Amino acid sequence: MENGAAKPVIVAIDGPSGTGKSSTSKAVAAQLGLSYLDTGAQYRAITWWMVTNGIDIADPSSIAAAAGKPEILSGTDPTGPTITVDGVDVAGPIREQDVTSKVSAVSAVPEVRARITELQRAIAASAVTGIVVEGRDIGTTVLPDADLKIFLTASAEARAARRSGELKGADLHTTREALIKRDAADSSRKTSPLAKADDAVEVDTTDLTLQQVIECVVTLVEEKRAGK
Ligand SMILES: Nc1ncnc2c1ncn2[C@@H]1O[C@H](COP(=O)(O)OP(=O)(O)OP(=O)(O)O)[C@@H](O)[C@H]1O
Ligand SMILES: Nc1ccn([C@@H]2O[C@H](COP(=O)(O)O)[C@@H](O)[C@H]2O)c(=O)n1
Repeated sequence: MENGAAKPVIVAIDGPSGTGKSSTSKAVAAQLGLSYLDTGAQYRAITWWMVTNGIDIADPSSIAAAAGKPEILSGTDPTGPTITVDGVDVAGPIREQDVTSKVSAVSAVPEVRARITELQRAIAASAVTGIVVEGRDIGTTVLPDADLKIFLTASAEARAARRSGELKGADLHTTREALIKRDAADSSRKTSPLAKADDAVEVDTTDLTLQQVIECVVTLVEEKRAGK
């Protein structure tokens, strides 16, 4: 760059539920002084708005017609990310089971994806030092020119154990089945499904600690910045 400032670095981290995308992305962004965007939170936020406003989740045309209405704002500080809908802080409500069980249906609607993808690209373009963006279709669709693409995986057993630990001992079998069902819906939708980009680096986190995954991704970003 002309003034000698480093070019912003764009990192895309995708993968199924519970593979560690959020924990890893936040820590990597904080360590490297980058912004952080949780795109799942945006899909959850628009789902929350649809539910709160009585939109029929079983009717894609009703969802499509309402997709442009809510104003969704994401705060991108990795040490305190925020999410609001029409000025309401929805960080808590979007993690509730009702939203989790409906988000795949809402996020499959092309008009919803077009709206949210536009927001995501604008946020990434305005990140001064760079950004870590995590989701399902970041490397394939949202930011296909990202400097580094990572695809995190882990066995269904490991992911369910992590999640049920987080949900204070929720039944392992039920948690595993719910994860598998959501991944199947996200992978099989027509528009921008959950998928690994051809040029993504796959990291299997099943037998790695969170700290090991963070170190691995930080090293990959630093190598990319050094032009290796
Ligand atoms: N490598 C790891 N080893 C053990 N636990 C982990 C590891 N990575 C993440 N976790 C834990 O697993 C849980 C899920 O992680 P996280 O929310 O980061 O996953 P995610 O991929 O973003 O999930 P989702 O897509 O459902 O939001 C968290 O409690 C986190 O602390
Ligand atoms: N890029 C993305 C990110 C998320 N989704 C959808 O949102 C759901 C919730 O995501 P979490 O990461 O918070 O679990 C996810 O199951 C997808 O339906 C998406 O479509 N694209």
